[in-house]
Parts: sequence; structure tokens; C-alpha cells
Amino acid sequence: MKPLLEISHLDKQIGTLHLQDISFTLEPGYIFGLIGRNGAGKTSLIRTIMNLYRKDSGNVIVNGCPMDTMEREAKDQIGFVLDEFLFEEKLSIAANGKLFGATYTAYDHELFLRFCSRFGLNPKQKTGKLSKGQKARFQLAFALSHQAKLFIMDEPAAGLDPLFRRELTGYMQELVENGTRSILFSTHLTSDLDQIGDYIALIDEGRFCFCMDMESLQERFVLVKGTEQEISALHSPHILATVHEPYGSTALAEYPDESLISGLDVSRPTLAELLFYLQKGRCIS
Ligand SMILES: Nc1ncnc2c1ncn2[C@@H]1O[C@H](COP(=O)(O)OP(=O)(O)OP(=O)(O)O)[C@@H](O)[C@H]1O
Repeated sequence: MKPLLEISHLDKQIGTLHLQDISFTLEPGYIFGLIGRNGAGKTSLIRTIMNLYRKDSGNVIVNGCPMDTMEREAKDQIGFVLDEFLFEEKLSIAANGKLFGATYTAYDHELFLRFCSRFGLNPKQKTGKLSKGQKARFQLAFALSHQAKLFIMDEPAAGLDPLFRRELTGYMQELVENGTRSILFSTHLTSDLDQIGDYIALIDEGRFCFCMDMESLQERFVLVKGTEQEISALHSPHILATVHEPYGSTALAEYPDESLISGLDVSRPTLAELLFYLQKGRCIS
């Protein structure tokens, strides 16, 4: 099956940030999560993929359409929810739908209004007066109204109340369910990603530390718990970090040999734990 997104050797210098040699592909039917600390380059990468920042080198291809030579066709297939509000704040929700909808081949205004109603939005309200969460809902309604194949979302759940946040993860799963659409999204909410992510990339200082499917990630890293003595005795290049706390010690190990960890308490880290221990081990800044 043709990938919905193909990124190869993407490079971009933005101020002091250098997005460096970013490559990945996203097939239809999957959710790809992008994580990383504040300032790691998530928003910059998303903006570069969408050609809001012009890349220095590399390629972005959306459902077979190269961003360089078929930008309109490529953007036609992208539904976005961004941190920065790109719509006309002086106009109403409905007027924004019509205005920006005209730039998409398959925009359906009736469908947009139905989504607005489903998300509790009044189409007559000016977008400039919307709260952060309402702006996210508006963008989502619009993204869902022009038959986009690839959904790109920059921290879509930031500023959303817990109820709608839960609904949002439900919509995201619904979107990819029939195997024809995909989602690339950035988030700090690793628990959401633990639940719905199929692929995950960790970005740090503009580079991918890893980019892999969730299953491989779970095979790659383990947490090993024991007494301070037991954990201190683990000398191996497979040990990425050790943390000693009053109530016990923990090591993060990568592809550990069975012999190294036998007899110890071994578990799979959550994403939050993985980030914590990678940082402790100075694998990420
Ligand atoms: N327009 C710009 N001009 C100059 N530097 C920029 C610009 N945009 C981004 N940067 C640089 O890129 C860095 C990364 O910013 P970016 O917004 O991509 O991070 P992020 O991972 O999305 O962070 P956060 O989680 O806080 O949203 C910034 O710290 C800044 O140095």
C-alpha cells in the first residue's frame, strides 16, 4: 500500500534549532506520535512537513504528491489542527469554513456544520472569540470536512477539558479505523500515546533518538528493579540508566541479555517512565 506520508532526509535550520536528517514513512491506518521535551523541535518539524517553514533539503511526499512540485494536491489531503491559529479571527466559524473550504477540492460545508454541532460549536461565533479548546474543536471540525487522508495535529489535546480530550482520542481511533487515513500528532501526554499510538518518534535537539512501532519499542526497553546492590552490579553497555531511590533501585536496559537480568524484577516501561530514565541516563537532554 502507498504510504500517506514519506519524509526523507529532511533538514532545516530554524534559529538555533537544526532539524537534522529526519526520515520516516506512515502507511494508511496508523497513528504516529511525536514526543520530546519543550523546544525539542516538534512544532518546527510539523511546520516544515506542511511547508509552512521551507525546508533546506530532503523530501516530503503526501500520498504520492511531492510537496515541492505538487503542493496544492499534497495540502488538499492534509487535515490539520495546529497550535498556531491560521484562520481569520474576525470572521465567524461558518464564514471561515466557507473561505478556507474554497481552497480544498472536496470541502463539504454541510458536513463541516454537522461536525461543529457535534463538537458544541456555534457557527455564528467569531473564531477570534473562541477559547483555546474551542479553537482546537473548530480546527478538527474543519479538518474532518474536506476528505483529508493525512491528519497532522500539533498538541491537539493541549487546553482541552478531560472529557473532550477523551473524546478526541476516540475520534482519532475512529479516523484510522477503516485503514484509509493516518494521523501524525505531537503530544506531551504520553498516556494518550500509550493508548492509541502505533508508531512513536522521540525528537531531541532536532534529531530523532528513535522512531519505531510500539511493539518494537516495548521489546527494546525494559525496566529492571532490585536492591541498590543488585542494580549497581549491572555492568553492561545494555544498561542506559540507573536510578537509586530510598525504596529501591531501577535500571533502564536496552535489549538486555537474559543472563544479565535473570532473578530481577523486570517490566516494560510506560512512555513517561522511558523518557524519565532516558533523561536520567543522559541519552536525551
Ligand atoms: N520562528 C523561529 N525563529 C527562531 N527560532 C525558532 C523559530 N521556531 C522555532 N525556533 C527554535 O526551535 C526551537 C524548537 O521549537 P519548537 O516549537 O519546534 O519546539 P517544540 O518541541 O514544539 O516545543 P514545545 O513542546 O515547547 O511546544 C525553539 O527553542 C527555537 O530555538
